[in-house]
Amino acid sequence: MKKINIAIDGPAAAGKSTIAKKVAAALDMVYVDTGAMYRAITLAYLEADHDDFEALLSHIDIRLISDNGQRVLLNEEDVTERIRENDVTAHVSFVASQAAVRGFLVDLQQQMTLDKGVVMDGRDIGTTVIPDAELKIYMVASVEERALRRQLDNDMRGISSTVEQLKADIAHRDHLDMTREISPLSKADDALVVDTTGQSIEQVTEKILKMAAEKIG
Ligand SMILES: Nc1ncnc2c1ncn2[C@@H]1O[C@H](COP(=O)(O)OP(=O)(O)O)[C@@H](O)[C@H]1O
Ligand SMILES: Nc1ccn([C@@H]2O[C@H](COP(=O)(O)OP(=O)(O)O)[C@@H](O)[C@H]2O)c(=O)n1
Repeated sequence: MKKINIAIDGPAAAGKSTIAKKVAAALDMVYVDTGAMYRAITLAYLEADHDDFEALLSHIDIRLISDNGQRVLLNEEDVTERIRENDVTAHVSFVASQAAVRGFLVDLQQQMTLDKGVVMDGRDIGTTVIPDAELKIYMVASVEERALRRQLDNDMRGISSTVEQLKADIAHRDHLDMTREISPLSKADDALVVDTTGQSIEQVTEKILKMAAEKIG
């Protein structure tokens, strides 16, 4: 069986992490949610209250622990739940647009993929982090459905929001992510588009497992 890397990119709340986690579990691969890494640096930025990113990064240690998904440690503190809160979400696209931040995280992410066997999701995985990934997916869904899904996520996490506000926030974040200067969100030329609108998690997982099976041989 051939060892491969799978890159999953796309806009906010398209279903990338949910599907990446399931595909990794089914294929006994390592799941990496790169958005969580940008969120962890955003939390450090909010706590530091200055925008000297070089200085900030020199004091940052990020660890990902596989745990039926992924837990995130920022300087040994478990911030997995904290980084989903509204203040982090509102600032993450700004922090992710910084050259120093992207250089730091892309290096770290590329090291994780060297031995293959990784399912990595984010915004620039197929274009920048693993341009030679054997399977690249560009996952999309209507903004209405993405806002509804995120509202359910927030309800479960006890995070306050409304669907209308989420729709506006998601559209704004997508715009920032697609128009930033360094590795903006875009579909790699060789990525396959998967639209999850109106699809169940099981249907999408099956579809991607079939695509992966073709690559694994
Ligand atoms: N067909 C589907 N594919 C993926 N996620 C879905 C689907 N239908 C509903 N969902 C829900 O949508 C949300 C997607 O969020 P998430 O996976 O965090 O997206 P992303 O990583 O793209 O931001 C999850 O709560 C998930 O349960
Ligand atoms: N590879 C990546 C992953 C995330 N990001 C940034 O991190 C933010 C949060 O990513 P996320 O995957 O946690 O976002 P959600 O769609 O889960 O809300 C994105 O809006 C991007 O600004 C990025 O720039 N590059």
